[in-house]
Amino acid sequence: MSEDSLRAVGVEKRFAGPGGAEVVALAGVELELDGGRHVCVMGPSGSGKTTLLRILAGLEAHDAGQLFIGARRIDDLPAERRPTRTVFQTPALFPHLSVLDNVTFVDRLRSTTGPKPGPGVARELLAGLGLDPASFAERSVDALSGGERQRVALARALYRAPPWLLLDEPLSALDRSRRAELRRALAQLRADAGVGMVHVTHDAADALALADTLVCMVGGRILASGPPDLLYRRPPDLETARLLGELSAVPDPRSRGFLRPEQLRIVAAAEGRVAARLKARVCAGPLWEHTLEVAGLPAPITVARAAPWEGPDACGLQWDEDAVLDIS
Ligand SMILES: Nc1ncnc2c1ncn2[C@@H]1O[C@H](COP(=O)(O)OP(=O)(O)OP(=O)(O)O)[C@@H](O)[C@H]1O
Repeated sequence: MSEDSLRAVGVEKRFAGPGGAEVVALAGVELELDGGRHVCVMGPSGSGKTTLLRILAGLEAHDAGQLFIGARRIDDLPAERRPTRTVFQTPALFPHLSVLDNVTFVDRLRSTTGPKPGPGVARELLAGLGLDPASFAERSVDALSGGERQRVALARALYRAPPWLLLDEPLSALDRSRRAELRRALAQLRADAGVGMVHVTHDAADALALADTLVCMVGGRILASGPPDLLYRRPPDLETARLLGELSAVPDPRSRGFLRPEQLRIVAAAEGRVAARLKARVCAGPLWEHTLEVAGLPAPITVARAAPWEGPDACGLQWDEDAVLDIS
């Protein structure tokens, strides 16, 4: 473990729920993350992602457990003294200051020591996040769109970045193309700055594109963690597999296991391992989703391919045996 590693040991959190019932938001969370990593935390709604982030940030008290960065215990430090900085879904900027003054705000704090990187670095960060400093630096943040405000908040977090940034759905308010653009910028800036990020997201595409470590949470627990492509291709269980993408049962009543929709191939009827019938197809962004029926199977099968199937509706399905996920 590096000196900036982030560790959570047995972290628990309960809230008072409706009617006096107790809600277990975190049930013994154990985490060990190397410094400088982009860690995406995914999970269904209510699985405890935001609670975990708020506890790491010091914005919420935990009921039990310990938090460390390197060898240093941080859970007894107030939020402003933790080596973390948080970016929320809706950025909180200083309303009457310019973009540049927001980014460099930390330099104004008396408690901040050490060299000041200065406006040049702030301008580079803005440029890296797609905000041309020539037209944005002196603007008031009140005159920015939601997406632009979010970029300013990210630039501010990256300016004099502490060892860990805590990001709560920072891309969720952006439209699709801005999101993809900001995803790339964030990946580049993180690589340049070497700062660690714990990034809560609902979006499997964000998580698979950005994370070098993916943490899957369910019911206040860590269900699985590891490299995202490995968790996607070889998930340890069905819950993790479903969290990261769609699954089809192997379309053969005599077999068991699951396949990702893009691992199934629609072929001519004579070439299929099983016969199938095309029922519908829709364009779902970069891939076309096809719905097929297979005799003897209770549910339709989904197949994703780059181009729509133009052959006859009566067709066949093929797949490679080593792509089958044997999980339950
Ligand atoms: N302040 C609170 N008071 C009572 N219950 C809370 C409070 N904050 C969170 N909870 C409950 O704790 C559980 C975990 O909530 P949390 O917001 O951490 O989940 P999440 O995974 O971030 O969800 P989402 O993806 O919907 O934001 C939920 O059952 C939630 O209702």
